[in-house]
Formats: sequence, C-alpha cells, structure tokens
Amino acid sequence: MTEPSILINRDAEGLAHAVAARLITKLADAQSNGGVAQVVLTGGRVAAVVYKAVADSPARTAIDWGRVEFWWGDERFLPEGDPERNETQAWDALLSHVPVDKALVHPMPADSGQGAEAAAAAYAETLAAAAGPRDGAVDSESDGPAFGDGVPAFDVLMLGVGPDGHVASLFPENPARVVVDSSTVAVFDSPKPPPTRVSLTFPALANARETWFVVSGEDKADAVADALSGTSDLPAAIPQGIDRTLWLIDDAAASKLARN
Ligand SMILES: O=C1O[C@H](COP(=O)(O)O)[C@@H](O)[C@H](O)[C@H]1O
Repeated sequence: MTEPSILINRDAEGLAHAVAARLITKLADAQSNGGVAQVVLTGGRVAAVVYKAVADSPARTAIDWGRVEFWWGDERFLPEGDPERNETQAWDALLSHVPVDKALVHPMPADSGQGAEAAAAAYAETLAAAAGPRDGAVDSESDGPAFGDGVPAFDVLMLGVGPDGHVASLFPENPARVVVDSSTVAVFDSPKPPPTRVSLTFPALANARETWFVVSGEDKADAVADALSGTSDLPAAIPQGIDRTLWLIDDAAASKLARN
C-alpha cells in the first residue's frame, strides 16, 4: 500500500483534462504487454467531465478500446437507462463514443425488481468469474480479509469523494462500510439520493494497482483535508493503490489542506 501523492490543478476543467490525459496514458501502458487493461469507473460530476475529455481527446486512439475491461466502484440502484445511474453517465460521455467490446463492459445490475442484495451478489460473481488465478490481492496475507476468489487486479481505480467523505457508495455512518467478507455490498438508506445503491467493499477497492481520487469543488475541501490528515476515519481515508495512490484535485478542493 502506498502513501498518497497530491496533484493540484487550478480548476475543474483543467483537472478533468489532466485526469483524462493520465487515464489515456495509463490504459495504453497497461495494454503494452498485449493484455487487457482493467479500469474501475466512478460516477459524479467531475467524472462525467473526465469521460467527455477522454472521448474528445485525439490521443484516445492510443488505446485499443476493445482491450479495456470496464468495472464500476458503485452504482445507484435504479432502472436501466435512468440518467442518474453511473453507468448511463459513462455510456453517454465516453463508452458510446469509442469502440469498446461490450462483453468487457460490466455495469452493476440495474433495478429490475430483484433487489439490491441480489444485484450485489450477482456483481460479486461477475468479478470472481473474471478474476484470474493470481488476481485477488485482497486474499494475500498482508492485505486484509479474504472473501474467496476475489476480483480482477485493477490497473486503475477512480474514486470520487462526497462532501461527507464517502467513496464509491460507502458512507461514513452506513453499515455497508464495514462489510469485509464480500467484494460487493448492497447499500440502503444512503444519505445521498438515491437511497439504495450497490458498492464495492473496501477489500475489493484495495485490489487496484493505482487508486486515483478525483475531486473538485469547495464543498469537498473539508473532506479532502480530513481524509489526508493521517488521522481520519472517513471512508475516503481508506483506499490505497498497491503501487500508487493519487489525489487529483483542484484548487477549491485543496483549499483547506495545510500548505506544507
Ligand atoms: O453518488 C455518488 O457520488 C460520488 C461523488 O459525486 P460528486 O457528484 O459529488 O462528484 C461518486 O463518487 C459516486 O460514484 C456516486 O455514486
């Protein structure tokens, strides 16, 4: 696990373009051995701008989009096509603009009446089926509780952060945040609408080579400062990349960080 590095951009637009450029480079690098790049998408306002910036970038052609496998860190449990779903946002801003292999795009299940617990269990099965024999670093001795055959080794995990310090759909006071015996969890009574969600758990979020927190706006400044204080118990203080942990933030989100 890695200490966080903080990179600050002047504004949200600059941040989104910088993250887009970094993501394109990272995915191309991850494919350079001929393999499939594994990326975990997030939702939220700045994420949508990042995805659009990737889709609009001439450098997007550096990526073989048919060799990128897409996962989600969390999902708002709503019917298919609902504009509030993180999946819908990603399709609209990015996935429908690049030649992805749809078999490698794994949205969390939509609400079709099965219930969020069944949806979470189905996603855990999808993750486990895709995990190779050496994937699932969370099963190793040093990385925390095991939950079976694990999850793929993600090359990049992107996370937004809420003003309350939530990441994915793991909220500060919600019981879902303490689940460690599964890769996924159903979330009820989320303080942010919609109340029902599906999320990766912290052990699953620990299985990324690089973890990028992408955060914009003054309303996040307190959460950013707290999460990076070294003594925080906010959800945003927990995930760390195996090789690298980056906080990619704008001036407004950085405004309460100690200047040293
Ligand atoms: O509901 C969610 O919120 C967070 C943060 O979103 P933002 O609009 O405040 O940036 C996001 O990271 C998460 O994926 C999403 O489901």
